[in-house]
Amino acid sequence: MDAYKSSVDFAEATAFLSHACYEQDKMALRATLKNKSILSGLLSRLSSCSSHGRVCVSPVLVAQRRNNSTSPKLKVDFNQSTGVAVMHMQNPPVNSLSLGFLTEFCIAVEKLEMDKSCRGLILTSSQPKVFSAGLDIMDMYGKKLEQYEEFWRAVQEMWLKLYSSNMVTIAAINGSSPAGGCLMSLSCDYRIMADNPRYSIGFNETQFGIVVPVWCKEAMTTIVGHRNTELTLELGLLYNPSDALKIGLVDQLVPEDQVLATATKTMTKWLAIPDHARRITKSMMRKPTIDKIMSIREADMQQYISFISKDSTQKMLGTYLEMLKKKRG
Ligand SMILES: CCCCC/C=C\CCCC/C=C/C(=O)SCCNC(=O)CCNC(=O)[C@H](O)C(C)(C)COP(=O)(O)OP(=O)(O)OC[C@H]1O[C@@H](n2cnc3c(N)ncnc32)[C@H](O)[C@@H]1OP(=O)(O)O
Repeated sequence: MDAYKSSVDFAEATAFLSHACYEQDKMALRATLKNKSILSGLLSRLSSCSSHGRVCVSPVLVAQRRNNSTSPKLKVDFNQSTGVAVMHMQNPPVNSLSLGFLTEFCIAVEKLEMDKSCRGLILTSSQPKVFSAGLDIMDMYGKKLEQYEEFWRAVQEMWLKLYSSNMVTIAAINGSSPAGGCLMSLSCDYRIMADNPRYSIGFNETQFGIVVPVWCKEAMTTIVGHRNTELTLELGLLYNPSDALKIGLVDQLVPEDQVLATATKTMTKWLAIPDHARRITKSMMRKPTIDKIMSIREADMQQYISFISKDSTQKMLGTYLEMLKKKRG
């Protein structure tokens, strides 16, 4: 119940925030994620804001590893006439899901969700060859406990926002999409991937000693079944596009230069279905998983913090990071 309440509060806060200016949005939401206890204060400050709806929060810029700039990590192109928004992820070099990215992502989805004229969302990447490299390992490595908590809350929120969206959501996967990147696309209604054998998608976590959260396992099972999920998660498998298609991890492969166009065409088909019927059906399909996750949200947080802060986990992450860097050098 508490977990549910905290999510409702979060939704209320982000709803208020959607009227505030962009950079201030991010700071306020970051603060909300950091410490839920400031939420009531934040809400009362918001309700006493000027008619411009500006949030009066002093600037606290949290430096990210290579993303200490305030340049947007997402570009959203919303076409009023079709009701479709295309969200381009642009967090170089590999669209890793850093705290900054996740915060921006949650605000952007919330804003689109509140705009009744927006009925469809296409998620794609502006980075060459990569859809998303998954969670930013730098946010899971060598940090303080409260930073792990803040990060994980943002991860949970991203998943919930996308998985429970009323919009039609299509992942236009125009590059590799390991781990958290795969989770992001699995949260969408439909997945179209570039047919390039150099790209991969799946969950490689166990290969470097970490474990996906239970809600990721649940969501994956509903899509590819128990056996494929078991094999993928235990062995930390990444699939090339044609193998991913075989197990149903993606729905369609198209030539690389047609990913976005196909997503747009597919969206038109989905949007031809009466909204209310589609939405109720989506909710009917996904609500049991969402309810289950909400009921264990705080336990999931504690499990994450305890797992990620273990010396042995940190050691493995350190080794993996070194390996990723050596690959280039
Ligand atoms: C029982 C309790 C359970 C509790 C839960 C516990 C744990 C929770 C885990 C949650 C589940 C999700 C986990 C994740 O998502 S972890 C991230 C996993 N992702 C990966 O392993 C992908 C790693 N990256 C790659 O494979 C490649 O980078 C690539 C995406 C295929 C792109 O290749 P390429 O274009 O060749 O780029 P580079 O490899 O050269 O990378 C460029 C620079 O980017 C850095 N990098 C890459 N990935 C990440 C990342 N995920 N986070 C941070 N940084 C990343 C890489 O080091 C290079 O940096 P450099 O320029 O400084 O050398």
